[in-house]
Amino acid sequence: MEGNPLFPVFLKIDQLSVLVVGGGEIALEKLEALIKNDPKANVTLISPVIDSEVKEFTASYSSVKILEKEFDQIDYSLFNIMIGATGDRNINIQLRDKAKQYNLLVNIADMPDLCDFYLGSTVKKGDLKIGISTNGKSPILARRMREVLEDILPDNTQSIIDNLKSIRDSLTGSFKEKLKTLDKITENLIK
Ligand SMILES: C[C@@]1(CC(=O)O)c2cc3[nH]c(cc4nc(cc5[nH]c(cc(n2)[C@H]1CCC(=O)O)[C@@](C)(CC(=O)O)[C@@H]5CCC(=O)O)C(CC(=O)O)=C4CCC(=O)O)c(CCC(=O)O)c3CC(=O)O
Ligand SMILES: NC(=O)C1=CN([C@@H]2O[C@H](COP(=O)(O)OP(=O)(O)OC[C@H]3O[C@@H](n4cnc5c(N)ncnc54)[C@H](O)[C@@H]3O)[C@@H](O)[C@H]2O)C=CC1
Repeated sequence: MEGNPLFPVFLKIDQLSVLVVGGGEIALEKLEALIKNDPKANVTLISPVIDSEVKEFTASYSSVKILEKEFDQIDYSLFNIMIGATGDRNINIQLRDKAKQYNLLVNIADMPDLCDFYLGSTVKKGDLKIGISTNGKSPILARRMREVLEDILPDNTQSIIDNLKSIRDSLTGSFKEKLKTLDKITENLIK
């Protein structure tokens, strides 16, 4: 197949359990990405050494737990998703094996060959969220695309969504009839 075969989804990470392994700069970046999307993200971070920046950041989020332990001193059946950020290929391979053993989806920072999924760049304006992926080929392009989209999306995006939601809630009739009305209303919305 031509192009990017990755299947995009938007996860409810307050209802899922995410394990972050590692306590350095990259672990902090991944943690920030999770929390930026959902301050109630259900995250456990494990590492024998945890940077003070990580501790300070996590202190304000009650749904984030930190454990000063080795990666193998925890029950993996408690988690749905794992993000590895140890920087050690040997440990990362063991992490991937653990993830497979316990059926967790796994992302290992900067090691695409060990990942089940990649993190993307995300643009957020209120309830609108756009995920960007380059199929792992150029993260910097994903970042640049995010910057462009952040600039061009109108500031009133949320009020447009709110209006459309109240119209949607007020519609009656069949699925087809509702779709026809919404199609008509939004025909010239983005031009
Ligand atoms: C495969 C993937 C796996 C994953 O980590 O999930 C991956 C892998 C790697 N990234 C590397 C480097 C950089 N990554 C960034 C930035 C981001 N990287 C992200 C995702 C992904 N990175 C996944 C694919 C996403 C896709 O499909 O496009 C973003 C989108 C999301 C996020 O990380 O949260 C975030 C932008 C967020 C934003 O700002 O919007 C920058 C730029 C910067 O930091 O400003 C650089 C330096 C410039 C460059 O190299 O391009 C390296 C080489 C490391 C080395 O050389 O040591 C690898 C390893 C390799 O490619 O082999
Ligand atoms: N720092 C950066 O800006 C960038 C880093 N990278 C790569 O990302 C990886 C991670 O980078 P950093 O976070 O900066 O490294 P780091 O060395 O600060 O963090 C690694 C973390 O893994 C933890 N760790 C080690 N053994 C462990 C174990 N057995 N169980 C649990 N945790 C364990 C350590 O305690 C430490 O907190 C490295 O491969 C690095 O080359 C890639 C691009 C940029």
